[in-house]
Amino acid sequence: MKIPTSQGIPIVDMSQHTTRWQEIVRELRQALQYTGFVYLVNHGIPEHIVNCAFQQSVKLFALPLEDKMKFERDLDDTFHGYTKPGLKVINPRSNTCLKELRESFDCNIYNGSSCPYPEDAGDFKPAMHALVSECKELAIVILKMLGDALDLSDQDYFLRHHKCLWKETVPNYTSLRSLFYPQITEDISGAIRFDEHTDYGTFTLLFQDDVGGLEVKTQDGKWIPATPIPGSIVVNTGDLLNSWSGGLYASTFHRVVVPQDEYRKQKPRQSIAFFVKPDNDTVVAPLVNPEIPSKIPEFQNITAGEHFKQRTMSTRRT
Ligand SMILES: O=C(O)CCC(=O)C(=O)O
Ligand SMILES: [Fe+2]
Repeated sequence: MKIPTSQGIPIVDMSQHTTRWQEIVRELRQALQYTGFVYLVNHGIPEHIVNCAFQQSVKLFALPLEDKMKFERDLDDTFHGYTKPGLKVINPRSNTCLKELRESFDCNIYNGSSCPYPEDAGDFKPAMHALVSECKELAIVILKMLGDALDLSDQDYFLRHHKCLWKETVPNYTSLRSLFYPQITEDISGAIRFDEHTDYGTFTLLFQDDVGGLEVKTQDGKWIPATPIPGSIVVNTGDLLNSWSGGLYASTFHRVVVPQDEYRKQKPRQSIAFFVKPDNDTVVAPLVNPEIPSKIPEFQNITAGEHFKQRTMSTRRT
């Protein structure tokens, strides 16, 4: 089976997924196994809902810094809120520190409506929540497919550990993050838009604009561009799904670099990421290949909620 690719990253067509189920399951399995990244096209999320979330995000990030800082991300409890640009991040692998040229707003979806949003940002909150509803529906389909692809005897195993996707009151750190990368106007040595990392959870749905800069590390250590494909969603598997699948699904390093050419340096970049995470009380243990050691042994036998907290704090910005 030959799947079309864009510079090595597979493209999977989700149209008529109920009738083409097995074909798509096979393609997703192959794609996530080798690259850990895949573009989904014809995924069913209406374009106007995605565009609206992008447009309302522009309004939010245009607010004065002091207004946004009133909604600074709560790193003790909800992990909801605003992160200012220019903070330093610690790369736990290399123990190096880089300045990240991005700002972001994380929307907690657990009892989501109760978390605070800036009133002056117009319709940012309803626009993000409309996208959350769409992402939840797509995530349910993908979780079923990933379970099928692993041939699990309990086909709903993954679904049962992501109840937050249909029940808002189940404690879970699944979130929708809007990212804004300002235009580059000064010397940026020692800085990057988003330093290399893997995502922590089950998988991520990523919407990006047409500026580009997202890069993915291949198994042989090369960085390849995840060039924007209009209307597509980039899906990548996270560390917990890597463990759950006994290492089958790759959890791939990715980063966002500053574009080389002046024209694109002058443009801000936007993206929106829906991070699907298991319900907080889930203990993730390999379902297949239990003999293969987990890539993240230090987080074995702890719950998904604790895993997320520890990972977020270990890269805490200074
Ligand atoms: O902005 C992007 O394209 C990537 C964002 C990302 O990797 C993340 O938020 O984890
Ligand atoms: Fe990421």
